[in-house]
Amino acid sequence: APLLTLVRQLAAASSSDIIFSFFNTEKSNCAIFSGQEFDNIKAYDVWDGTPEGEAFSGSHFEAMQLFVDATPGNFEKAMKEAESESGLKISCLLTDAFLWFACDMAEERRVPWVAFWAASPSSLSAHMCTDQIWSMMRSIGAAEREEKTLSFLPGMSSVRFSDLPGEILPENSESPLAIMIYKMVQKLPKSTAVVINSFEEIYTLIKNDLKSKFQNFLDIQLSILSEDPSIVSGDSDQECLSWLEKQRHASVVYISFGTVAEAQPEELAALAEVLETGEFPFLWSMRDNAKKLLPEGFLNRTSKFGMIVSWAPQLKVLENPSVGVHMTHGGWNSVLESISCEVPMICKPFLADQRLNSRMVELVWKIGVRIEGGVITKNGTIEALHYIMSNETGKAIRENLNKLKQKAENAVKLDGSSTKNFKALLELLKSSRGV
Ligand SMILES: O=c1ccn([C@@H]2O[C@H](COP(=O)(O)OP(=O)(O)O[C@H]3O[C@H](CO)[C@@H](O)[C@H](O)[C@H]3O)[C@@H](O)[C@H]2O)c(=O)[nH]1
Repeated sequence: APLLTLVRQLAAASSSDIIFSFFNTEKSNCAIFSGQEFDNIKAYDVWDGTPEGEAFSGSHFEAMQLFVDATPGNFEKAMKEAESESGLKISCLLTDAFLWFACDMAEERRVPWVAFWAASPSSLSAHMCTDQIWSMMRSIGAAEREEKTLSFLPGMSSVRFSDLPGEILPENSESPLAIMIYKMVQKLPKSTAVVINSFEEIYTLIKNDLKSKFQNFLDIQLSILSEDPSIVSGDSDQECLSWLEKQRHASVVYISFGTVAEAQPEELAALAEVLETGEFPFLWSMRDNAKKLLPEGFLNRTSKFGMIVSWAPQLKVLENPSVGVHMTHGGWNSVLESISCEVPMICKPFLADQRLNSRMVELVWKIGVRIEGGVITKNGTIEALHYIMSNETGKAIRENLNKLKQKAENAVKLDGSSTKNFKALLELLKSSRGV
């Protein structure tokens, strides 16, 4: 979805100069386009690798392996289809950075490769230092990993080995995702540009390090750029926004663990108990299949002060003044959205960049807390809620959020860093036509 947001911005800014062909699996195209059509953007489905005509019932990771096995042939096929339909040659590849093979495709076609990294800058920085991290790890014992910091990486002095994305750890190096990321790390320095969804002013040291590693490194702040009235789509969205309107200022706990992570049943039960016994007003975005894990009768007993939805219009929710805290998995988009709406975070990280992001939220930007021990317990949740809701600590967090939000807003002003980077990317795309 963030890649489509970027493409929509580029398509709007380049009027009809450039045609964008968007290659993605059918399922994902259906979800992110949701029936909408955008000028100059045409979606093409690529095969997701699952056996044709059979319903796939495997895990997320099995699906990923099938997809990886189908690349790059599935993309090549769809790209040829787009070329023959339009009668034009593809002049630039703008891809998710994970698709490392785009580097070879771009070389073959003699066109630029622009790689888009959708997760946090700190995670990209850590991945780029995988070899260095491995050699450091060999020199320390497993027990030391828990506490030892990554002080040898620029801007990461408060981050610990135990905060690293699982895919960087040597014991996971054979997983499909880890292999894909390691190949990406080797190819990215060859890309014409790396684009990241962020704003430079949030992480000077890490940014300087990343700039030194790539030919061009462009931060483009998408969350703010993507403000879009159509973001509230259906009646259920409207219902939860109307419910928020009736709540007291900064009283509601908004809970969402993003689109991938799943909390353990005992964690859900602990969180539910805290909300119920403390009568905290809450809006909880929870997949339908997780509802059965809630304590019996919870929905009825809490219906006077809480609401559960299977999908929330998150940006609109966070913008509502009644939301006082965002309990999040620390996915990068959620962190950026919380900053742009100035909502303090309680982070419960699960996977990928989430532990790193939670650490940055708590110790570097000081705009929230990471739940004690990284696991939802009754006491840990109560402590975190009181910390955020308390006048003194809550006020300091809100002030820090306000300063970061100003920086984010400045970045997208006419002369802001994000706007300049966006224009540079547009120029790159325009100049590559006919290559
Ligand atoms: O009810 C919901 C739940 C989520 N969202 C939106 O979904 C997105 C979620 O994105 P993110 O916070 O980044 O979480 P994930 O979807 O879980 O993101 C995956 O991808 C991110 C990079 O794009 C990584 O940072 C995460 O670790 C990884 O889990 C955000 O824009 C939310 O606003 C909603 O609109 N409504």
